[in-house]
Amino acid sequence: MNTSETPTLLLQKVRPYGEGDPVDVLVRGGLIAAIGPDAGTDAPADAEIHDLDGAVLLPGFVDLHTHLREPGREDTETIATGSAAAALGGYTAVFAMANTQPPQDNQTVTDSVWRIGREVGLCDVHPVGAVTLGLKGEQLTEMGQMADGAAKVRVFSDDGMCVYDPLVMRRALEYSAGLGVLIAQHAEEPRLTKGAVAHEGPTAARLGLTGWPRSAEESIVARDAILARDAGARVHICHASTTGTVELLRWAKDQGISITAEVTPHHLLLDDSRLESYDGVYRVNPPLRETHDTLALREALVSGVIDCVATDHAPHAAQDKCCEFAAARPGMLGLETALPIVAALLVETGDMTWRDLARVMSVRPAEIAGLSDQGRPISVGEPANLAVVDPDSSWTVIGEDLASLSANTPYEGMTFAARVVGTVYQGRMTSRDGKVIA
Ligand SMILES: NC(=O)N[C@@H](CC(=O)O)C(=O)O
Ligand SMILES: [Zn+2]
Ligand SMILES: [Zn+2]
Repeated sequence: MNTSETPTLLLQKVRPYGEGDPVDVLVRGGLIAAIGPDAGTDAPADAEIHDLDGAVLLPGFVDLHTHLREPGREDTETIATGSAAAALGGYTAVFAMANTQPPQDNQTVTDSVWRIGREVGLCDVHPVGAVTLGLKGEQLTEMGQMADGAAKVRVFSDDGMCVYDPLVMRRALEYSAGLGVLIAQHAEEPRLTKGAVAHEGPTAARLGLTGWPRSAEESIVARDAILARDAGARVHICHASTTGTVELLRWAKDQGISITAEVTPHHLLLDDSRLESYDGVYRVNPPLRETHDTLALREALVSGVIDCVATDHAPHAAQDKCCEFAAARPGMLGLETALPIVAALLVETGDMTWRDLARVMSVRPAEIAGLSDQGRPISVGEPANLAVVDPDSSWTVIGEDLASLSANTPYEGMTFAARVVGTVYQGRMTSRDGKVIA
């Protein structure tokens, strides 16, 4: 980063972590230079001034689980449009999953995604490397080469597919422990989910949809916890969706196993009653579960049994969503709506403070991925990667207006109180009042 080109910003009247009286924050050379009522006195005459009217200031969000669809499906999202969605959502770093076409299973592809992300320049784009060639679950990739490349890949996942073979997963964990990288598992035992399109339960039975049992997820979570223990490796569970997964995570952490987990905003908010409409927008992997699962997931996030929120932002073309439920592609948009949902479910209810929200959306994901310049405290000398949140904006979601190239949001027409009104990435404003600043 060329700090001489970065402007000086003065963020006026912000409340770090939503605590105390509003203060001013001076950002210079990509770093936080001063915080306090007089922070602006040092500001040069050409400083960019933003009056933020008492908004909450948080560390910029870090998404461990994003699908950017480039290379291969640039009709549904590109690194540029996904980065724009990230900037609007308050994100300053995203991890781009490997299930692109071709997949990110070698250094040429991971370095190319990294380089394009840098050129776009709206947030850090960290390519996730595949665990197995072609995400087929058979042969391990050259994780070491991807880790040594320009992208310095530190997170590996076959997400979209499960590394289902226990021997392959065992070897992947052993290899990853030696390299000091992280394996993120899409926990789905494929023998239990053949043809599955919905959560296995009363709703799917009534609607005539093939069910995906909780055991398909939980059996892999339990297995991988034990494999990680014996390999002396870390393992991360993608999109935890069931009450049983929460119990297994609690058990594994109590044993001292190095296991971490994420939950998506949609699994926190929505349950399978949505499927009554047969609207393909609600099809997602793992499927929307039952009310008690959503409550267990919320509690686990509050208590720390689940470490963080990840969006699993999964753009899809209209023709792949607006069709018969069982034919719809699984996945939903997430980057631009994550903060409003987590705030509504956990901060506005009093279950979490804004500082707790910063922990689950920024601090913990940065730690899990080993990022040193993200998820940092809001204090002088720290890198200026920040999100500004208006807690009372009353924002209504309209899919067509989102920056994402796709519009498959399950929150169409919903109104949320909190909204991201500004994002600062490497000392530069990347979004302000719902507009991307290129
Ligand atoms: N979550 C989904 O339903 N879909 C994801 C893949 C995945 O995260 O498993 C996608 O790539 O579309
Ligand atoms: Zn997945
Ligand atoms: Zn995913």
